[in-house]
Amino acid sequence: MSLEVLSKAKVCGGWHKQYSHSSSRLNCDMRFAIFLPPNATADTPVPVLYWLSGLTCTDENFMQKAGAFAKAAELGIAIVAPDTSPRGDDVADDDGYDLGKGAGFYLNATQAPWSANYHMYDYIVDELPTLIEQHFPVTKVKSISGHSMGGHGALTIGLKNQNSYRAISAFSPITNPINCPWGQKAFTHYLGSNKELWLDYDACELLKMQASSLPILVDQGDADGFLAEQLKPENLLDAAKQSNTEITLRMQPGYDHSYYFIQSFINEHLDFHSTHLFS
Ligand SMILES: N[C@@H](CCC(=O)N[C@@H](CSC=O)C(=O)NCC(=O)O)C(=O)O
Repeated sequence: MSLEVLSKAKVCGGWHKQYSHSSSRLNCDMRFAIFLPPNATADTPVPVLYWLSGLTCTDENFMQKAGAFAKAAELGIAIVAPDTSPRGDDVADDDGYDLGKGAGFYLNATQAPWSANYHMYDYIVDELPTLIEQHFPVTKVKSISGHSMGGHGALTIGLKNQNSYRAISAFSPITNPINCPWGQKAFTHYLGSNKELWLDYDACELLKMQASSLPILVDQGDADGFLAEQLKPENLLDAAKQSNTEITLRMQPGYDHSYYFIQSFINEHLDFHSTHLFS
């Protein structure tokens, strides 16, 4: 599979690059960004942290706003930030910011018109890592993190693929999409009205059914305007108890839902991932 380089810039001794490629799973051209730390060479490949962004984001929000490069360079970790949905003129969309482009919810849609392109689950789990491992000096060792809708993606993809990742972390994740307006709207459109089929993409339901062998770190701001209606971290803790899974949930006083919050704690998440990526 070929890649087209869209931009490159040296940063913190490493490189930030953006690429486009044709995605067979999403049936469209896709963009992603990668940060390669200074020590990443063919002789010394490095592990990868996959970062999943939230509603309305592209590959750029995390890379431009999170302030992650200095720490990732120091630790020797590559970071890959995919887009949040399929893109292009032929891809179905909606007027709302919480459905369609920019709102792929990291699942495989089964309902028309979404099912033609919206297979972000398969893209993140299989297609993108295969591409990254073919083209860049990285190992197969990886972990996963994300924000809000991307926190939901990191939790559900990590929990469903525990042999593929070393650790999961999330900022302000949608923990229980089947019980919040964002998730209910998206799942109705993408998966249909049979709510049994929604359970497979809900972190709380997954945790009730199976314990996590992966360490999980969650940070949540207590001044986040989406906290009570959309995010519900207490539901994640209740579900984790049912399978005896330990989750570190840190309620951070005064922080909102923005990238200022992510920037404030990203170094601690990178240290957490480093511990498990290099163990
Ligand atoms: N436009 C919406 C909210 C959009 C928003 O807050 N998006 C967040 C993710 S929310 C959950 O997935 C985000 O990361 N935005 C991009 C950024 O760079 O901040 C509204 O107005 O309510």
